Parts: sequence; structure tokens; C-alpha cells
Amino acid sequence: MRFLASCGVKVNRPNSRRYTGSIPSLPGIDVLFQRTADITTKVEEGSAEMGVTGYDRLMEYRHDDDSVIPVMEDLGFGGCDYVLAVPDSWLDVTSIDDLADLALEFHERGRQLRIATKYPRLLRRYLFERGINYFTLVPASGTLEAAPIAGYADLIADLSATGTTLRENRLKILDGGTILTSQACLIANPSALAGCPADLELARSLTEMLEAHLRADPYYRITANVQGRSADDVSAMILARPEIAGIQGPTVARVFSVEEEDWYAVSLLIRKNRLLDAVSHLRECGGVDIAAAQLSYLFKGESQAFAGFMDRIASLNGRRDHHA
Ligand SMILES: Nc1ncnc2c1ncn2[C@@H]1O[C@H](COP(=O)(O)OP(=O)(O)OP(=O)(O)O)[C@@H](O)[C@H]1O
Ligand SMILES: O=P(O)(O)OC[C@H]1O[C@H](OP(=O)(O)OP(=O)(O)O)[C@H](O)[C@@H]1O
Repeated sequence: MRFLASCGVKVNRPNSRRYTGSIPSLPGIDVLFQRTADITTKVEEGSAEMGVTGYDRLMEYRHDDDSVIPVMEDLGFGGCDYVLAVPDSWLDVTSIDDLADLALEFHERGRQLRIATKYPRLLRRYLFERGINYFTLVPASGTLEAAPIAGYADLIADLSATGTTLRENRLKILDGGTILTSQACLIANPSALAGCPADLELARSLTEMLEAHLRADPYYRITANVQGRSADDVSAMILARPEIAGIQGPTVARVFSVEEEDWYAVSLLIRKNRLLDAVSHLRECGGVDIAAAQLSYLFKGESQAFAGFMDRIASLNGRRDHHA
């Protein structure tokens, strides 16, 4: 909700018990509040055309690669890794290769390694790809970190962000044991949207707002007044340090001052981590009134995310026509 509001698409929800809402700046969009675990399926079956959920949930729950696809994979929040973790006390097991050996050892002794997880599909595929074939998955939906202590599994595959929960439960991540890196993503059902131009237009607007906001985030717009003989002179001074001269070079415009001096307004977009470098450079160029402002949006010629989504729809239609 905070992320959408920061993108200028604030969601109105009458109260926390109401499971529907609206976006006043994009009339025509109905918002459905669902559990993160259910969102992929809701979008896949078409009860919602788009959704926001963790990439982990998308990859685990979708039934095929075409029915629900990510439009934007990195919304910049909800970052976590899906990892394999074993008890700290397993001193000889530190990597995924050690785990492969252990699985074999267990098997030879007539036992199976038990792994508790909420994402069996992702985990099974990951283990098979690494030649680990002997294991039993123990399905669990929460507080997995307690499984080895409680005794219902030998190790776990679960989400970790700061690593605190694993540490507190005396577990360690295996080297090479990151199964998936995830963050919140925007997903959509291509066939549901392809059939309705009005919905597709709303999907485009929503994607544009999110994408342009995320694209703007790493930058400040800096403005300053610089004295000089001509606009060319001023821009040459600024461009002497190309790495802090803006993403496309500075915009330089004459200031019509009452003092009849030759002042120019300079405006540039710079990466946030170069702010003080850019300020020093502008000062060296004689800049005054140096101001930096947070950008809300940065639009390109077209939304790359939406163009990618449309390409995907086109290739699905192509395949469908081919089969017909
Ligand atoms: N510690 C974390 N830090 C950041 N993001 C996380 C973290 N844990 C999980 N996530 C992301 O948030 C999503 C939802 O988290 P989680 O699986 O804990 O569900 P939940 O909050 O318990 O929701 P519910 O039980 O209501 O379905 C995950 O699928 C993952 O993408
Ligand atoms: O690495 P950390 O920062 O400690 O985060 C990891 C924990 O966060 C998630 O749980 P969440 O808080 O969402 O609770 P839940 O899964 O029990 O609902 C995840 O399932 C881990 O238990």
C-alpha cells in the first residue's frame, strides 16, 4: 500500500476488514485484498487480471509459464532469499555438496533426509538439478525454523531476509544453498488482459506509474545558477566532469536577471550517491543557489516493462494461431 501510494496510485480502502478498494487516480481499477499465498492463483484463474505478490509465490504456485507472468520483477520491497539451512551443530555440513553426500549417506543407512518447506516445487526442482535425489519433503506453512529442534525435519528450506530468525533458531545457510532470490513483483494474466482493450490500457497506466517512479528513485534533479559568457561556455565547464554532468548532459538556459549579468540556469539529473560531488563541481564552476530535488517520475519513450508484456502477449497469440 505504501509503495503504491509512493507511485501516485494510492489505494483507498474503507477499513482493514473490507477486502476491496479503489485507486482514485486510476478509475476503473478495483483492488482485491488477498493473502500473498493466494494471489498467483487468483491471477492465473482470472479472478484478477493483475497482482502484487512475492516472486517466490509466483514461481512456486503458477501452473505454467504462460498463464501468469511477471510484468515487473523488482518492485524494490519485500526482498528475501529462499534458502536451505541446517543446524549449526552440523559442523561437517557447510555446502550444498556436503548435503548431497549426506543425503546419500542417509539413504545407504536406510533413512531419508527430511526437509521442511512451504515451497516443495521449487525445492524439488533445485535438489534434482543438483543430483540430490534421496530426500523427503515435510510440508509446513510457517515457523519452519523450529522444525529441526521440534524433530519433525532434519533441515529446512525457508525465506530469510536479515538472517535473524535462522540465527535465533541455531540454523546456518548452506554455501550455494540459495534456491531463489525474491522481491515483490507485479504479475498479470496475459490472456485475460489481451481480450479487453480497456483493461489493457489500465494495466499500461498502472505499469507506467510504477516503472517511472522506480526509474526516478536513484536520481536527484539538481539546479543551480552559474555565471558565464555564454550557454556554450557554461555547459563546457559542467561537462568537464562527464560522470557528474547529468544522465544526458546539462540543460543550460539563460536567466534574464535584473542585474544585467550573464547568468545561466543549469539543470541536471545525477545519481543520488554523487550528490556532494556534483555540488562541489557546480561550486567550482561558480554555481550558486544549488538545489536538489527528489524526482517523482522518469518516463522513457515507452514503458519498457509494458512493452515486454505486450511482446509476450503477441508471442502467445502467435503460438495459438500456429496451433490453430
Ligand atoms: N523477512 C522477510 N523480509 C522481506 N520479505 C519477506 C520476508 N519474508 C517473506 N517475505 C516476502 O513476503 C511474502 C509474504 O510473506 P510470508 O510468507 O511471511 O507471508 P505472511 O506474511 O505470513 O502472509 P500470510 O500468512 O497472511 O499469507 C513472501 O512470499 C516473500 O515474498
Ligand atoms: O531473515 P529474517 O529477517 O529473520 O526473516 C525471515 C522470516 O521472515 C518470514 O516470516 P514472517 O515474518 O513473514 O512470518 P511468517 O512466515 O511466520 O508469517 C520468513 O518466513 C522467516 O521466518
